[in-house]
Amino acid sequence: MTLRVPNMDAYGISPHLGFLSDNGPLTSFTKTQYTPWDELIANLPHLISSHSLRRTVNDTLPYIDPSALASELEHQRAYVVLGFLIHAYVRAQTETGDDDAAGLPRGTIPPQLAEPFLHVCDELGMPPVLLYAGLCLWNWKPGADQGVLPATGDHQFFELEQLECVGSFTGDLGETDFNLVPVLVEAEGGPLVRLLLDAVVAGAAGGDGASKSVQRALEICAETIERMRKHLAKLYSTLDADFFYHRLRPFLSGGKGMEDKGLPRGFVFRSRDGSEREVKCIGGSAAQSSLFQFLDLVLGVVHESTGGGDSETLFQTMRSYMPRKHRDFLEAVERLPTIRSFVQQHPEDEALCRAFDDCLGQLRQWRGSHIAVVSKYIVRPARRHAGETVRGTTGARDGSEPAGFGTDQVEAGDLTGTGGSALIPFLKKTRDETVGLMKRDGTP
Ligand code: HEM
Repeated sequence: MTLRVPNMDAYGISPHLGFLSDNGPLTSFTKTQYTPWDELIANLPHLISSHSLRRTVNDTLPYIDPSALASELEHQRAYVVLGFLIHAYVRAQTETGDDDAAGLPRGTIPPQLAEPFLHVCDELGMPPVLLYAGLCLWNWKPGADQGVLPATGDHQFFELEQLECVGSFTGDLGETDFNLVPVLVEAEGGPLVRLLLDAVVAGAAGGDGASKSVQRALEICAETIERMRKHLAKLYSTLDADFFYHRLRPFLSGGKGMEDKGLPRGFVFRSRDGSEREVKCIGGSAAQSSLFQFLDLVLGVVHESTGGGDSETLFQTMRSYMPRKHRDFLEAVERLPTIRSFVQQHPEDEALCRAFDDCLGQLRQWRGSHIAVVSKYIVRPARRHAGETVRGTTGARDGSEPAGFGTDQVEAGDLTGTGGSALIPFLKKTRDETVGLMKRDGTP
């Protein structure tokens, strides 16, 4: 069988770090005309806390032509910097309840931020909102004195304490770790992309060594996912649940479902010629991670829940919130045979079947630990404010979206989905769909 295995390099995927770029994001713009953006992002927590962001943007930030941004890394940096500035600007507007000093109605983004952001989002193939790629994938750098990236491969990456973020709303260590723990998870899991694609190729080639190659890849994959899971607990020491729920999450909204929260038209991007573009998007969430979707696809994990919404699953919806290249890569992976199908063709090979089930068991455990994270940072703070609408990190959604991630009511301490499955039941279903070949009672 001839396989069309995607060339990772063409999709901007590193053999060592997966969906993170090998040399890390740019730490500043190389062209000096963009220095005002660098200065604003470096100062953002102060500008927000001193309530001077809007004034500074309106009075001092010039329009800077984005067409001199040439490389992909420059576009990615511009996306992070402008995305943080725009979300902070809109949040600052809604917080005060005032129309903007420059006469802009709430939710309206001035041209000097709006136009270049729309340009870079087009280049990257993303909706104009700050998403997982901007919060995490492209939002890290080695701290001062940490030097360059350690030699790649061999599980070497920076420790959490050695990393800093490019953009931050609050400057709080909890926010930093909220954005950086996913970076550790991505870096840990990065080598799995090459490893599992090679396993698919080995399986398709067949021959004497095929089963052993696939088995070994599955064993390494299981060990890797176990290490990925251990990173999750690093959130607990610095990220306070109430801080996350009440201070950080409001910045993450993409304008969807915010009609009653001061954004009747969502985000409104105004151009210099006065024209406007209204955007209502979900916000950033690690559910937009391409790594986890890759693992599901290549291992043959199928998620069926639409969460009670239309026919699209959450996972399909999240694809459109990924960078174009990563989305295209997943589409190419979708066309490959799965490792599950290879294992199913060899039911007599016990070691292979066990390796597959152990690997799926680790992914399932990862999802179990993640549910504990969501309970701590969303469900419990929401319950403490019973009656509030529970929204996933993606923010509110209207009825056209898969329900359950955004529209569950907290009533008397219970989470009751209004339109379908609730947040935690959805995540549990996702976990329970992560199964190997063995049935629950242990029989194949
Ligand atoms: C405070 C930390 C976190 C919170 C509050 C959180 C919250 C959520 C929520 C609410 C969802 C459901 C979809 C949505 O509405 O966005 C979700 C899904 C997801 N999250 Fe997280 N998350 C956190 C940390 C992480 C980390 C560190 C990762 C690792 C990269 C991660 C990976 C995922 C994935 C892959 C999904 C899709 C569901 C699945 O594949 O099981 N999350 N998260």
